[in-house]
Amino acid sequence: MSPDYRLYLVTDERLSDEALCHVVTQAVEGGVTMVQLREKQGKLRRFIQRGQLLKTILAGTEVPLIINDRVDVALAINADGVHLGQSDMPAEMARELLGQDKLLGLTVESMAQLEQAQSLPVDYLGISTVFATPTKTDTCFEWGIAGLELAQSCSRLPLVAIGGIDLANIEQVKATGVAGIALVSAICGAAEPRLAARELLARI
Ligand SMILES: Cc1ncc(COP(=O)(O)OP(=O)(O)O)c(N)n1
Ligand SMILES: Cc1nc(C(=O)O)sc1CCOP(=O)(O)O
Ligand SMILES: [Mg+2]
Repeated sequence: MSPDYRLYLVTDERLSDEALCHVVTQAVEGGVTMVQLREKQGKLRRFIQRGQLLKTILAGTEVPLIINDRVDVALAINADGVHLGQSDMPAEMARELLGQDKLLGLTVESMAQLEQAQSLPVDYLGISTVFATPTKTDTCFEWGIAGLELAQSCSRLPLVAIGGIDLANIEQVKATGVAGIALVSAICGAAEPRLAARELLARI
């Protein structure tokens, strides 16, 4: 069965363990279809522990757990996949280590990268960044809606849009035809993540 990328939660590393579990539990109840654990600053041990916490929460659901950046962490906890950036491990190497059954995502930050990625052994592409966002400020290109439409028309791989997407613009993003929409603050920063996920899903 092909993965369901529709509403893709990327976690906020500023959340405590307790808050992380609360947000992910509620977001899954609200309908998120994929969860990525993103830990940029902390120690490796903590990354693994938080991955194990999320594995427990997601066990018995159909929602895959994706690990940001780190193939070793994904293998150590037997997560469902990895999301790589352009400066992380090359996709071919990651695929070799992960095998064919794990999901592999790759960020693309330009049309040239999007074209190069078409022949890589990846399952989906993260389109970075759709709109400028305070959640991640080291992005180098803003696709906007027109750029997303162009990317969509040039890609054989499913696209996941990310960056600055919320309740106000999610319908416009979805209308470009992308397979999925990834968000951090619209769910992690919501007073009620279950309700937020439900409302976002209803709009797409
Ligand atoms: C679904 C999705 N798309 C893009 C990204 C960004 O990944 P990357 O460029 O590696 O940046 P960091 O998230 O590692 O800061 C993503 N995480 N998820
Ligand atoms: C993790 C991440 N990657 C991005 C990219 O453009 O590559 S933007 C981003 C954070 C998205 O957060 P929010 O939904 O709060 O805007
Ligand atoms: Mg990365």
